[in-house]
Amino acid sequence: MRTKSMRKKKKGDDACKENEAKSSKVLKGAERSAYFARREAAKVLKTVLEGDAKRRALASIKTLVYHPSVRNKKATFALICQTLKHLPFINDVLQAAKILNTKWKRQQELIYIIVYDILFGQEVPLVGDAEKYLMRHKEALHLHLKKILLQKNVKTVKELFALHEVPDVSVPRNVRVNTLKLDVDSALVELRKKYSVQKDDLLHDLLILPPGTDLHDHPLVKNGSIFLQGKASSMVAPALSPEPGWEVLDACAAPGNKTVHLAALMKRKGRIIACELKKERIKRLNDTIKLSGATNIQVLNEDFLNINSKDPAYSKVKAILLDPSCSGSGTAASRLDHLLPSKAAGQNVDMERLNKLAAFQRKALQHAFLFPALERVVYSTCSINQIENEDVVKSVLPIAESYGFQLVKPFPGWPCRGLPIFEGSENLVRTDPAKHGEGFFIALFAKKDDVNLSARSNKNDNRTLHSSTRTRNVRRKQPIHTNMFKMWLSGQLCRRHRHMLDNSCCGRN
Ligand SMILES: C[S@@+](CC[C@H](N)C(=O)[O-])C[C@H]1O[C@@H](n2cnc3c(N)ncnc32)[C@H](O)[C@@H]1O
Repeated sequence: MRTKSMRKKKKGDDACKENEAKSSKVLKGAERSAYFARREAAKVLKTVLEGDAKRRALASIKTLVYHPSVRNKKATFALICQTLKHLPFINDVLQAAKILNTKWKRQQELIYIIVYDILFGQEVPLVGDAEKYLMRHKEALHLHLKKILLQKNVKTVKELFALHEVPDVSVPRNVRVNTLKLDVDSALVELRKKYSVQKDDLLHDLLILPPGTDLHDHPLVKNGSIFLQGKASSMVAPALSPEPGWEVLDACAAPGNKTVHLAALMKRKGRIIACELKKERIKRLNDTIKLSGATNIQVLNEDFLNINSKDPAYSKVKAILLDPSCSGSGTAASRLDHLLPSKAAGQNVDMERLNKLAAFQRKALQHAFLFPALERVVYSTCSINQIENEDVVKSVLPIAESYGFQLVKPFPGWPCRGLPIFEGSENLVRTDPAKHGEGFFIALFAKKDDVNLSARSNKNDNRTLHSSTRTRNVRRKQPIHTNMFKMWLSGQLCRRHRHMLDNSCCGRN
């Protein structure tokens, strides 16, 4: 049964919507698109802020904005990013000005967007109830912003931002050509009609476009001929290099970018089992597979840890790609997480969560070695935390060795390698978020007698792999997180280990 206050609220909301609808009818051209862009942005912002408040984001800002239902993607994206960037000041101003009653507080995301425009963005025309209301308080809003700047001892908001440096994520846009549908040269010709495009020098199927190139609506993306996949993420399947004809298990597969990359590298030959725990992510996995045109992928909605390695169904699995759930700290900047209120407030790393993730990652990696026909395993994360990367590999290494595996070195010419916490960590691959856009980690284990792998290493090609030396423990270190990383490298490395990183992009000053 509805209470009186609920009925009153509904009546108020309906009246509000009615007025908004009336206003929208009389709008024209630019006014109209700005009016709708603000409402579209407010809707996405609501999802972003609710997810952040619960620390359970449904998707990144980019993913939400690039959803097919959002019409004006570019304007919406810009408006959300700018509003989030200015949100602490917008909140301070609104609190100080005390102009929001319950009715307006119910539409707070729209209010944030309009206040952003009034204080920092474009001129707001007097259309829409919310716009009209806030424009009536324009002077008060500006006055309170001035007061806040004075309190912080700066003259402009720009000066204030300079005090809180935001990471620069303007790295090139990479696309991976899905060679199941299109060859790399044809993709190059097609994309060059509109953009400046280069081939990547490490990955044969990767193309490089200028930072900020928006390809979400490009026909080649829509028909699955190219995938919007960063370089670091595109290095994982080639690190495993499954042979065409093999049986491969992708242990934590959704949304399936690496699964379909494996399928392309295997040239439609062999079988891929794509295992995914979460039922709600299976549809996305199936969609990716369908879009890629791969026909040899079997989807399995299962907990990887529950897969019985002795089951005859898995007796021919030769390679496992293990890309488990992780903190995602390496992709936080590209996902624009630094704009979220919880991150902007500089809240501490959640060690309990990290420990839980690391425990699962260790268990999953150990489980991988139980498959009887296994020859190679790749373990990868999009985290930059030592606890999820080197620490996991180091703790599982004795077990891997007992099954006849060793760490090998994918992409020998790649300069950025693992943190030197054990001998052999130079075989690990890291990517640097500042340089490569994303911070990934890759470890490749292979059977000591992996003939194909040794044969390739002799070719001395950057794309090949070569065996490592025996590993042994060197030094126990505390987990290392983003900002501590550089400090740790410059301050604490003993000379010998510094030498190991001399040519490393991660080791540069
Ligand atoms: C980092 S994502 C994988 C990304 C994927 N490799 C790609 O490139 O598109 C990790 C996935 O593992 C799934 N997952 C987590 N625990 C799992 C488990 N025990 N068994 C299988 N899948 C699991 C998560 O639901 C999530 O979809």
